Amino acid sequence: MKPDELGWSALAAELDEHGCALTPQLLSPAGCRELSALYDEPDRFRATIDLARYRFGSGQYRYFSYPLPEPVAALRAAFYPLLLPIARDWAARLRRPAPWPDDLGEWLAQCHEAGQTRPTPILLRYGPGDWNALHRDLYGDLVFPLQVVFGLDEPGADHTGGEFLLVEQRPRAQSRGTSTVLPQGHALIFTTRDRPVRSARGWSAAPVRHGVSTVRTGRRHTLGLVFHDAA
Ligand SMILES: O=C(O)CCC(=O)C(=O)O
Ligand SMILES: [Fe+2]
Repeated sequence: MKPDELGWSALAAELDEHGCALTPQLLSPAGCRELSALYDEPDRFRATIDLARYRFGSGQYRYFSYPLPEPVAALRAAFYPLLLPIARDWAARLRRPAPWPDDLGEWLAQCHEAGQTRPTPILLRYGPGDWNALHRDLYGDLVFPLQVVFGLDEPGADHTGGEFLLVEQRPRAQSRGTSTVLPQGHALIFTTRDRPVRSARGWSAAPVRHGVSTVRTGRRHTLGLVFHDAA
């Protein structure tokens, strides 16, 4: 299945109801293994982040360099136009500007002009004891409000633990947590910053953070796609 064959209105409805939406399988197990094997090719990356060093958790991830590997560039380009109507709809509900052009290349050119020039797609590798603290992937003033993470391993077989976590701050209420097991080759769509939720006065923005629970055994790899670049 390709991203443009997704039942898009169903995913949009799932995002509204649960704050995240899991796609059907988009990558084959072989395609997933090819992507996770890129982790061992340091020339593909502009930086390696040690999570413990920044107190972001434990483990490592790597930022791809431009030009992105073909499958990564293709997935980023395929998802942007699919997420765009949701981004615009959310902006309308929240009465915010929607600065995103139809074309990903044009949007990235706007990021680059604003000084956000560095690529943000990442490959993550977690071993036993590794985890990712709750965070938001904001890298400057220009923000595309949705992002995607691909599970590259088979949960239960390749690793245990390592659930994807979302915590949503609700207006004048306690926060809600959601954990998701990412099946191999599936993508989870979620918000980078906040999302519209119903409130007494119409819509308000609920801030959302994401992270990963501790991996207990084995290894877990994911591919993370953010659609704005970094300062
Ligand atoms: O490894 C994961 O499931 C989440 C990684 C992450 O923080 C991201 O994709 O932005
Ligand atoms: Fe993240």
